Amino acid sequence: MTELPARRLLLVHAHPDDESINNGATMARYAAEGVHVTLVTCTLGERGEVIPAGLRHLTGPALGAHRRGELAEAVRALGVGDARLLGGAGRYGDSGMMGIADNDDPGCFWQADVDQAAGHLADVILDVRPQVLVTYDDQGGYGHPDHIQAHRVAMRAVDLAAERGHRIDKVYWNRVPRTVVEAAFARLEDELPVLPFDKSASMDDVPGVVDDERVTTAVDGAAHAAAKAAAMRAHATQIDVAEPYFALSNELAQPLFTTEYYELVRGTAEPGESDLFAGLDLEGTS
Ligand SMILES: CC(=O)N[C@H]1[C@@H](O[C@@H]2[C@H](O)[C@H](O)[C@@H](O)[C@H](O)[C@H]2O)O[C@H](CO)[C@@H](O)[C@@H]1O
Ligand SMILES: [Zn+2]
Repeated sequence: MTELPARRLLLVHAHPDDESINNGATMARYAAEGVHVTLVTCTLGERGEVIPAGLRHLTGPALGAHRRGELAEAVRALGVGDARLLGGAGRYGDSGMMGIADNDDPGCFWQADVDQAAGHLADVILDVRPQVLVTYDDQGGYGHPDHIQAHRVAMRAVDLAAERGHRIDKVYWNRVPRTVVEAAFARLEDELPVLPFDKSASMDDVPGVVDDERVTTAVDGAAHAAAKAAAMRAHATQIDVAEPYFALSNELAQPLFTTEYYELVRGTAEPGESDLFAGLDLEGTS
């Protein structure tokens, strides 16, 4: 069995593209520092919209296969070598946006048995033995069923893994401080006339916005801005990038953050920490 690096980070995401949007700079930074970064993606995003006209023929399984390729290109851009699909490729289907009939598809992630799905994730946790896990808050950041389910499965898997012999030291949820979003949208409004986007999103479109005091950790990934942008561009069916902004298929411009923010929800945060591994005794961890 190959010896894993001392620091090991696990990120749990719903669709191909979420990892780059939420944590691209963090993943690139830690990968560059020699941290073992493991990404688990829960669905292939086969119910997503497609931006480029030349790719709009891709739907269902064909879109899922294409987005799997986009994901592979994105994690290469981030320098991440361990990217896995929860339960294996295609095990859990994309559930579609909240409230549509697709949510009732028995094969979609929203209909999954949480304990069973968490069992698959706990297998990964026991394999990699991460000290840190990152996922969404209980609203999935913005209320998408697959994001909410990814949160539920991740938090359940933390407990299952502890029962099976590996306790994760720190669990974080993706966050953005309210004052940071307000300032970023003020700049965006000023710059919109010269951007390749007609309209800006609203703050409500940004996942995980909370009052500043709930944010425990700010990871400065400015040195990895290019890697994050390249990873987001790799998801060409889902994202248009015009740094320091991007838009999803709704064509609404929003800020592309290179400092990425987190709220520690399990474990102990160092005051004003800027490192997800802050405060951990990593000597001899395995
Ligand atoms: C970022 C993210 O989670 N994207 C999801 C989301 O995609 C959105 C959806 O298609 C919506 O209808 C569009 O207006 C919006 O622009 C898209 O980002 O939901 C998809 C379907 O579940 C999912 O495949 C995609 O990854
Ligand atoms: Zn998503």
